Amino acid sequence: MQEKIDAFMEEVKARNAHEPEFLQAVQEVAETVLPYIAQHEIYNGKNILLRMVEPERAIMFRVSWVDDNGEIHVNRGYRIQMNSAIGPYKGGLRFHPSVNISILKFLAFEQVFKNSLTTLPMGGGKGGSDFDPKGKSDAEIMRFCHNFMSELFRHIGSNTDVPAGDIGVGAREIGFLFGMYRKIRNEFTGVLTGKGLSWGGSLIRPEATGYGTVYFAQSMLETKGDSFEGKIVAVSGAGNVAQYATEKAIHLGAKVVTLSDSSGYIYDKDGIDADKLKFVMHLKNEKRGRISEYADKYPSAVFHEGKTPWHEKCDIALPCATQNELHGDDAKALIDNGCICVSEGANMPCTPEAITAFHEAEIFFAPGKASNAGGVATSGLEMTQNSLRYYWTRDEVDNKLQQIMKDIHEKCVEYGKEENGYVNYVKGANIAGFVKVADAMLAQGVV
Ligand SMILES: NC(=O)C1=CN([C@@H]2O[C@H](COP(=O)(O)OP(=O)(O)OC[C@H]3O[C@@H](n4cnc5c(N)ncnc54)[C@H](OP(=O)(O)O)[C@@H]3O)[C@@H](O)[C@H]2O)C=CC1
Ligand SMILES: O=C(O)CCC(=O)C(=O)O
Repeated sequence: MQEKIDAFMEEVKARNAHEPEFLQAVQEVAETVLPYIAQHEIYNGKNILLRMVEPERAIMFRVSWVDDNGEIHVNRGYRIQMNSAIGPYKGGLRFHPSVNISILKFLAFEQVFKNSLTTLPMGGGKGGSDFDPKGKSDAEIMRFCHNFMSELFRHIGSNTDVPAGDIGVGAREIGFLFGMYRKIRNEFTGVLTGKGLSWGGSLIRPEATGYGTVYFAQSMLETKGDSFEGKIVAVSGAGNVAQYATEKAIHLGAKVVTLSDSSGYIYDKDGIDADKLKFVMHLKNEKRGRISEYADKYPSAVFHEGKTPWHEKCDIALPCATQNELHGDDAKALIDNGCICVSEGANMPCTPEAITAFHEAEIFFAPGKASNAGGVATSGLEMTQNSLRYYWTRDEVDNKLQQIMKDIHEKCVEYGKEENGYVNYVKGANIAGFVKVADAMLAQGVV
């Protein structure tokens, strides 16, 4: 089997040289899905995975915009439309200087499996720009978003491709993007998710990715009769996902001791309570400041510059910042310090070496395509409400989210349980996500 996997990866590498993140994501899927294909006659000999690693469409465009001093800037915009076999392309937009084809293709590829796992009819896509929102005024952000949408609008639509937020794209950016789409198209549709509540948004969408990551961890812990109650939790990031993962972990009785951003992390020995979290939300979502300011305000906290939180003692780790932020040595430190559960809030935050270490230690490990699927699932619920021209209550959406996360957990157990009873959630998520998309592709023929 290993020879087949190596040959497959050689072919993918030849076509996608210089795309390390994309190759990393494909390798993980190939290792778990190709053996499954070999054992199942209906998928054999159809080159399904080879078809799935090729985007149906990749769009790249110029975004020119003018800053507050009248200077003209040029950025690159992208949309990767990866797979639409089970529904319109769906996935976020990322604005960050590191954005390139490799990063967006890995995100779009993972999105295909994630969206399939949600049980909702959504294909996979991802997009964004190398634009850096840090330090920009609201007016500059607006001009950039408007110019970005002045090209993207011709490639998306509520039945074609429905973007949402990701790193650097939150409620403010979605508002500006939606405004320009509505004006150019002269139509009010659910073409983006993560919208404001008064113009088509869904309750719980802002909370959904972070809450879902914790719900998934809760399901894993429940298999051993355990829970969040009294646990020490390390969270990375301080953005949308990290904030609401922290909020839900606190609700469930845990003590969250860390948060981070790209400049370092804070450790609060007394834990981050609801009031301190409110401070973080204001700091990050409105003031757009740095996490180090938390340690200036709260004497119980220390700021560690340029470091990640994984060498602190914790029971549960929730990486919620970005890809490849938790390495093999971090995983070993977590395991040595007694960590029993890692649930990815970010996309691919753990390196392959870290994942191998978690599997060897047989601790709970949930890959982002399963554990952070609550965000896109609730986007799917926002699309449903838009189609119905109706709004569900907070409890209605939260109950649906909780049920979806439980169902994803069950699917991962179904396909990921090893002979000794240990659940390999990576294998489970990859195979369960693959089966639904592959069946649709087979039914639709070679297109
Ligand atoms: N928003 C959503 O609904 C979903 C998000 N995700 C994933 O969750 C992760 C976080 O997204 P989200 O919270 O929305 O984004 P935000 O922009 O709200 O927050 C991102 C956080 O991660 C930090 N970060 C970003 N890049 C780096 C880096 N290179 N090194 C260290 N820290 C970094 C940021 O710090 P700084 O401000 O210093 O850059 C910030 O604290 C991403 O991997 C995203 O793909 C997954 C599913 C859905
Ligand atoms: O809500 C969405 O459509 C996108 C969420 C997303 O980008 C992700 O799941 O990584």
